[in-house]
Amino acid sequence: MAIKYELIKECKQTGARLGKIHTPHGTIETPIFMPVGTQATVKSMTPEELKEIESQIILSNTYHLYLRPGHDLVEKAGGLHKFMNWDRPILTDSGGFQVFSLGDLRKISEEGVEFRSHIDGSKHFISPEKAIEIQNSLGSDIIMAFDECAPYPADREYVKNSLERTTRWAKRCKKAHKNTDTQGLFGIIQGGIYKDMREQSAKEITELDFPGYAVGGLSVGEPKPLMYEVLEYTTPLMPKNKPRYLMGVGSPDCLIEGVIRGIDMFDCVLPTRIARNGTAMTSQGRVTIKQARFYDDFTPLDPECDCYTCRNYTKAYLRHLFKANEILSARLFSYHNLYFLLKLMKNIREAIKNDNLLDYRKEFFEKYGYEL
Ligand SMILES: CC1(C)O[C@H]2[C@@H](O1)[C@@]1(COC(C)(C)O1)O[C@@H]2CNc1nc2cc3nc(N)[nH]c(=O)c3cc2[nH]1
Repeated sequence: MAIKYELIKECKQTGARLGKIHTPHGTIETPIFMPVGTQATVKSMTPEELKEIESQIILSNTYHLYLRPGHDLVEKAGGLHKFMNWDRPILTDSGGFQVFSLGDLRKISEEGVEFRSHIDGSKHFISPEKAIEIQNSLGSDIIMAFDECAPYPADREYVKNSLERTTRWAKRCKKAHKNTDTQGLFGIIQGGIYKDMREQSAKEITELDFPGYAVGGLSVGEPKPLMYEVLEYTTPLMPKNKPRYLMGVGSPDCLIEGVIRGIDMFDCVLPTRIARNGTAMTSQGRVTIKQARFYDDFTPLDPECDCYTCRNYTKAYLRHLFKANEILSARLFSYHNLYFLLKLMKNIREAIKNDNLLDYRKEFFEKYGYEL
């Protein structure tokens, strides 16, 4: 079996869990944050730097790699691990979300989705079978079913039709998936913000018996309390002995709140995206370095952080790099932000172990400036 989940401990106070996911490229300790490497690179980071900050698994993307450089080339290179020189686990998203949020959407049918490339406007068609074929070529350890991520807001009728098509597509993905012994196919639960529809989608998708399940259709612009509410009634419907993955979530508060509600895996472009805008996640909240007040501030980005960036550079220098549009700026901010989130997940795992996750949340929120 490609993917095996080991439930280590259930938190006494919350829905949080400690676990291990065994994959052909190594074991992942959960709860975990997965850095996003959309085009076969976590932007500006080398694989060695990702290992230095203890990144256990990274994400890449079917839609992007299909369009460029083409999954055939990656297969010819010996697969994505070899192509990008990353020998630890990789998860690939199926392209469902990207087609809807990136491509110039042409039309969606029972067969699949026709769209125009965001790169050159060329016309393409991706079916559930095609999305699986591409991921089988890439050779990622965890692959995702081809689904429709309903937009927010969307009315009940749209969400119901969309989740039922997602179920039919999930069955087609399961049938098309070839490498079941080396690649684990995760199902994706949809249903928008409607409890009865989340229940229907969870039932239909978990009946298909995948090695892991994602909660899709969230982090699409809905208010955070609404996302937490959906998780509250959705994760209990997901098997305890399988990993639970919340797609597209990556701010510190959402990670903690998601773990408390039973989520094991997260991904988001946020840490690397805001890094390129000179914004850091720090123990005292966000720091946006372009502010004039940092001109002659010779203290580290985050006094409580022991990462390479914080040990070797000052805010004044980092502000200079950002203002001068230096490439090193993106690198040093990306390194710190990823380190910050991975360290947060390590602290969360520790707090679950010591049964004090709620105290940890309180302390973190007070310092970071979140309201409980
Ligand atoms: C950078 C940032 C914060 O990450 C968010 C947010 O912007 C942004 C960027 O476009 C909007 C929509 C406005 O939301 O979507 C980013 C991540 N949210 C997300 N990624 C997802 C990926 C998904 N993949 C699949 N296959 N199925 C899903 O249901 C799914 C849902 C997802 N939700």
